[in-house]
Amino acid sequence: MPRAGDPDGRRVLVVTAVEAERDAVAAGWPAVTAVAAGVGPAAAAAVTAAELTAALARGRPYGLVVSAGIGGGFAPDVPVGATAVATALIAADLGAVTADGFADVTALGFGAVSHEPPPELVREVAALTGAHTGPILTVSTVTGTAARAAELTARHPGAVAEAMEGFGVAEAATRAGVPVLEVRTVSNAVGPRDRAAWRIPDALRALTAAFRAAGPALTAQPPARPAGTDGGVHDTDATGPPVTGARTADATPPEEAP
Ligand SMILES: O=C(O)c1cccc(C(=O)CC[C@H]2O[C@@H](n3cnc4c(=O)[nH]cnc43)[C@H](O)[C@@H]2O)c1
Repeated sequence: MPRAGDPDGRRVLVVTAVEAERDAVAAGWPAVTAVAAGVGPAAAAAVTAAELTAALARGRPYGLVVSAGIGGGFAPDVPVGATAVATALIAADLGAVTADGFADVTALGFGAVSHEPPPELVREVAALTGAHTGPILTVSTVTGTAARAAELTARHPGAVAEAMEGFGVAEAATRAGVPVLEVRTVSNAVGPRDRAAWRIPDALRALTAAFRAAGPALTAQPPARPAGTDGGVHDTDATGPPVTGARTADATPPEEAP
């Protein structure tokens, strides 16, 4: 089994919101480095960027970043307990409300609202986990009404889930030239707020199962690409102490890091 840092394996950073999610990921596939970054896209982006920069400075860059955790599923197609893998990580509420409705920041002329993972990796991970595939929406406010759920599905047909971190992780990964993936297991339906109905333990068990099933594909070294299309995996002679502001579950103990 490839371990984090193995020359034969791809180094994978998994970013979750809370420690329970981080531990569920690490229980499924300990060969990844899993960090709990906090809730929301800003915390997710800040911690992802810091981890990627620190790893690069240590000369042990990551080859893949995964945003993972529990999420809301778009019922009835994606029920509680299901797994979802993103074909696109979308900032669903980054924009402006206008007289003509919501305008995202791309429509306003300010950059991207979507990041796409490598399609072949999406297909492989979905096949291994039995996941639903489609856009996963990143929101700063959890959907709490049927009307809001309908608005989101009208704007994003085929959306499979919503959560609060994916786009933030993707912004940091993309700026570092590292491919990104999002894997969610469903704890609740997107719709009228009913916190008592969230099935968090079930979703966390599903998260462990998903990483147990998909782990080998995540940490396997992908086929070599032609020069100049290395996905941002840069080699460096720089060395230094491991740096992380986040709570980490890593197969490689810090004292073993170069
Ligand atoms: O209380 C616990 O034991 C516990 C364990 C694990 C996770 C939690 C969370 O509350 C995680 C918050 C996290 O969950 C995502 N999430 C889940 N459902 C939705 C949703 O319907 N809409 C948006 N986000 C959702 C989100 O990514 C949060 O960061 C608690």
